[in-house]
Amino acid sequence: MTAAYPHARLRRTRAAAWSRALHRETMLTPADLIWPLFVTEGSGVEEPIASLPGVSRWSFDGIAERAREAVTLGIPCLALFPNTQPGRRSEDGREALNPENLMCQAIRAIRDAVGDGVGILTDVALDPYTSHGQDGLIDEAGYVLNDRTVEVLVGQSLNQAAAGADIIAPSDMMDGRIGAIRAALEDEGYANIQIMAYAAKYASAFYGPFRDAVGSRGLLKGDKKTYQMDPGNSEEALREVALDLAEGADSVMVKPGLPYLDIVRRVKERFEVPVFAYQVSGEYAMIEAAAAAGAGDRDALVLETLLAFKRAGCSGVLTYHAAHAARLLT
Ligand SMILES: NCC(=O)CCC(=O)O
Ligand SMILES: [Mg+2]
Repeated sequence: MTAAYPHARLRRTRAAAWSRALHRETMLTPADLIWPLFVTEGSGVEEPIASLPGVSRWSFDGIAERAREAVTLGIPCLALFPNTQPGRRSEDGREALNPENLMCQAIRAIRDAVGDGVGILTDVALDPYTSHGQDGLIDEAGYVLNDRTVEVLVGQSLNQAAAGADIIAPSDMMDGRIGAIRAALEDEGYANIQIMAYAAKYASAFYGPFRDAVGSRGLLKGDKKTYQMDPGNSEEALREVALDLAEGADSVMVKPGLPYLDIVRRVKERFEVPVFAYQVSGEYAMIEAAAAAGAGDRDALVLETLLAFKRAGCSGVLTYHAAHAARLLT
C-alpha cells in the first residue's frame, strides 16, 4: 500500500525544475527521430510544398546537404520518398525497378556525402510510380491485385538494396509481402538489410499533403480502403503485426501517429519488439496551422507530441519536424 493524502502529496516531486527532471520517466532525443525527405529531379532545386509549410522537395545535392545536417544534429536515419515526374509514371509503376530512379540516385548521393553516418530507410510501394496513384497493380475494375503486386515489390526492394538501402520499409499493405521480400533479400546476399514493416497502416484522411509532395494527389481515383486498415480496428492491427513479425520483419510501424497511439501501446505490450510510428503529413500540417493561428506554441507542440510517441512505447518516430526537433533538443 502506498501512502494516502496528506502524507502522499504528488505535487511534492513537481515543485522544482531539478526534481521534475529527476523524476521524468520518458526522454526524447535526436536519436529517436527518422527524417522523411522528398526527392526531385535536377540540381540546385528546392521546391516548397504548399500544404506542408516548411518542407521542400530537394534535388540530390540538397538531399546530400540534408544528410550532412542529420549527422550534425544526431538524427540517425533518413526516409526517402521520390516525386516521380509524370512522364516516368505508368500503369504498372515499372520506374520502381529502374536502378537509376530518383530513390536509387538519392541513396548514392547520401552515401557519397556521409558514408554510413546515417541509416537510409526506403519506401516500398508503387504509388509514387503509378499513373493511377494506387500502391499496386490494378485490374480493369481498379482493384489492387495482391500477389502480382508483391512480385513487383520484391523487385523494387532488391533494386533499393542494390543501391545501398539499410532498411526496406514496405508501406503498401499487401498480404505476404514481408515474407517474400525477406526471402529474396536472403537469396541475394542481403541478410543484414533490415525490414521495417508498415504493419498497421490505416486508410486515413491525414495523408493529403504527402500525396501533394509525391505528386499523386491529382492522380488517385477512389481510396485505399481495400488494402489499408479501417480506423475502427484494433484487434486486426495485432494480427497484422503478428504476421509481419512471423514473416521476418525486424521492426513494425503504426501509421498515422497521434490518433493511433492506443495501437502503438497494444502492439508494444503484446509483442515486445521495436515499434515505430509515423507522424504523418496531416498531423504535421495541423501543428503548423495551429501555431500559425496563434493557437499554441510551435516548439512546445512539436516536442510534446514527439514525447508522447516515446511514452506510448515507440523506439522512434518518423516526423517532418525531425530537424527542427533535433535543433530544439541539442
Ligand atoms: N508511405 C509513406 C506515406 O504514405 C506518408 C504519409 C504522410 O506523411 O502523410
Ligand atoms: Mg499485412
